[in-house]
Formats: sequence, C-alpha cells, structure tokens
Amino acid sequence: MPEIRQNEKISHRIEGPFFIIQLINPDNLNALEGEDYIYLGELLELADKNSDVYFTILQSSGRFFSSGADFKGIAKAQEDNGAKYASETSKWLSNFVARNVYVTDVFIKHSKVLVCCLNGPAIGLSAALVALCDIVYSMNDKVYLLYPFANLGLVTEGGTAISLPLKFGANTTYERLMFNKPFNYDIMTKSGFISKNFNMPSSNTEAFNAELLKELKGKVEGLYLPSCLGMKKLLKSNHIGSFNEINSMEVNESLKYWVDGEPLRRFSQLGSKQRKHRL
Ligand SMILES: CCC/C=C/C(=O)SCCNC(=O)CCNC(=O)[C@H](O)C(C)(C)COP(=O)([O-])OP(=O)([O-])OC[C@H]1O[C@@H](n2cnc3c(N)ncnc32)[C@H](O)[C@@H]1OP(=O)([O-])[O-]
Repeated sequence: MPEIRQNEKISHRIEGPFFIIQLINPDNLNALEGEDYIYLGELLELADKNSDVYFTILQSSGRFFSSGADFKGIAKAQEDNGAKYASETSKWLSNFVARNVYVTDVFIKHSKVLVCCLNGPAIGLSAALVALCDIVYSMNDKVYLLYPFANLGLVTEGGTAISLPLKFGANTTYERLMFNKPFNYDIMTKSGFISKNFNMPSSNTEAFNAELLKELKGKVEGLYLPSCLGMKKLLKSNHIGSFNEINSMEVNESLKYWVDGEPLRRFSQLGSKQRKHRL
C-alpha cells in the first residue's frame, strides 16, 4: 500500500477487496477538523488507485458516526490572521472553500462502491458524506442525519442540494433543511436510504462493524467484482454532472456567509453551549 501520513482520529486498513476507513475519536463524537476531512479525501484517493480494492467501507466508533465540523477547528481558522491572507475572502477560500470542494469532489468521483456503516447520528459535512455513499446499513433505529445549516448561518454543502432531494424527495428535504430538523430513521427507511438495520445496542459499535463486514464478505463471494465497478460507473453517470455543478455552486454561495461572519458567531455559541440543535 503506498505511504500516507497517520491521523490519530482516522484509521485505515485493507481486507481482501475492502478498503476500511474508521473514525476513531468517539470522545468528541468523531467531530473532524478541516485537515481531517482532507485526510479522509486522501484515503479515498488511495482506495481509488488500488486495483485490488472494490469496496470502500466507512466505519466509526462510539455512539455517534460523526458530529461534523469540529468547533475547535473552526475557532482556529477564525484566529488564523497571518499576513498570508490579503482579505477575509482569501482566508475563507483557503480555510473553507478549497477543503470542502476537495473532499466533496473526491466522494463524488470515487470509483469504488462506497458503503457506510452508520452506527449513530451524523451531522453537517459528515452527514453530507454519508448521503454520498452508495449503500448505508444502520446499527439500530437511533440513527439520524442532521444538516443544521439554518441554525449555523450556512447553506447546503457536500452536494446535499442534490443528494438529499435525490435520496429523500424534494419536499421532505425542504421541510427538514428549512426548519433544521433531522432526517430520522423512519424517513431513511421509507426512502430506501438504509438497506438493513442490524438492530444492535448503541454501546456495541465494534460488534456492529465486525458483523457487517462478515456479512459483506459473504455477499461478495463468487461475484465478478469488476462488474460491480462497471455498474457503479454507469449508475453514477446519471447525476455526476449535476453533482459537479452543485459542488462549485455550494462553496461559492457559502463563502459569502463565512466572510460576513455569521457562521463564526454561531459556531462559537455552539462551542460554549449557548446554542443547541433541536433534535
Ligand atoms: C467545514 C465547515 C462547514 C461546516 C460543516 C458542518 O459540519 S456543520 C455541523 C457542525 N456540528 C454541529 O453543529 C454539532 C455540534 N454538536 C452538538 O450539537 C452536540 O454535541 C450533539 C447534538 C452532537 C450531541 O449532544 P450530546 O448532549 O449527546 O453530547 P455533548 O454535546 O455533551 O458532546 C459530547 C462531547 O463531544 C464534543 N463535541 C460534540 N460535537 C462536537 C463538535 N462538532 N466539535 C467539537 N466537539 C464536539 C462536546 O463538546 C462534548 O465534549 P465535552 O464537553 O464533554 O468535552
């Protein structure tokens, strides 16, 4: 496997045709900083280039899949006032636009089948990446996806302006996004977003990951795996143009909000527990 630097919040390994990526920072509910999202993107690229890999599996740990962008990382970006930035626009192009557009692009164009082992809730950009996966299995019915853009002074990101209407329907998407409500288990099963619920207790993420991987190994037995990649390529071709277009539109729209400063005020309130999401 080609060399890649280590990241203490994200591990990876290869087992047969599976490239397994695991979020391993349950203490802050697997929140990720900008550099962590970039690392995730680099891992996907590694999986993409490996001809022995056919499935990229996203696993997590603890009670949340991921609570999204780490508010400590956002605060760091805010304080990043080095002389290298000529303006607020320049600062947020670097700290927000480039990172978001990269990780979203890597997920959109990924050629291997993306499987998400949803052990718990996912929020924000992480939830956007879950919605870019091809197959999602849930650990139990406590899972939800929350896109709290209206509560944080942001707009859709990570391709959600396309992925959510596509996967959950346009009106459901409007209602959940406008009023900052989670896409709960019922919505996810009715829409076919979740392929199977493993019905395991929330304290048992490692057992869920192991059971799911065992099941996947059984499912791929005897298959001609290049056919899976060929089918993914064709299925993806339905919407790839729209995803590429929206990725660029989303970050450019969001940039104005970062420069204006509202997301920073709201992330800081979240960090100091003055602001909460209604769940
Ligand atoms: C890239 C830029 C664009 C933005 C994209 C996005 O993703 S937008 C979406 C951005 N994300 C959000 O808006 C979600 C923000 N988080 C929440 O709203 C709530 O934590 C919760 C509803 C996820 C869980 O509530 P709960 O009562 O069940 O649990 P709890 O609250 O007690 O948390 C346990 C511990 O984890 C910590 N921690 C948790 N999340 C984060 C985080 N993101 N960061 C850092 N730390 C985080 C928390 O501080 C606490 O640590 P402590 O104090 O023990 O040292």
